[in-house]
Amino acid sequence: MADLLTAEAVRDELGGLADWSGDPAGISRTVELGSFPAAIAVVDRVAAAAEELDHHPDIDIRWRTLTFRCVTHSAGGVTHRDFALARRIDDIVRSAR
Ligand SMILES: C[C@H](O)[C@H](O)[C@H]1CNC2=NC(N)=NC(=O)C2=N1
Repeated sequence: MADLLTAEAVRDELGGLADWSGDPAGISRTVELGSFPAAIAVVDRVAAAAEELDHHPDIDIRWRTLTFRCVTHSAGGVTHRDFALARRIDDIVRSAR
């Protein structure tokens, strides 16, 4: 199982991800797309990436605004897997805009 990151390690990793914030309990990013279908298309692509990584974000959908939260449920906190998933989400969002 992946190891929990310390508060300091989470802070360090967040330093490299401009759009994400959080703490050892979870990291999150909110993004607004151009329309509801565009937002759902991003969710669909994130779903495919999550299956590939076998690691899944919590996703809040409000019209065209999405909030992604990454935490390793089985570990009870943030691990490197959450940062790998966050980077994939950033790639997908970047290519959708
Ligand atoms: C068996 C499988 O690896 C686990 O159920 C995975 C699936 N995706 C997961 N995603 C997240 N975010 N946390 C988990 O603990 C988790 N567990």
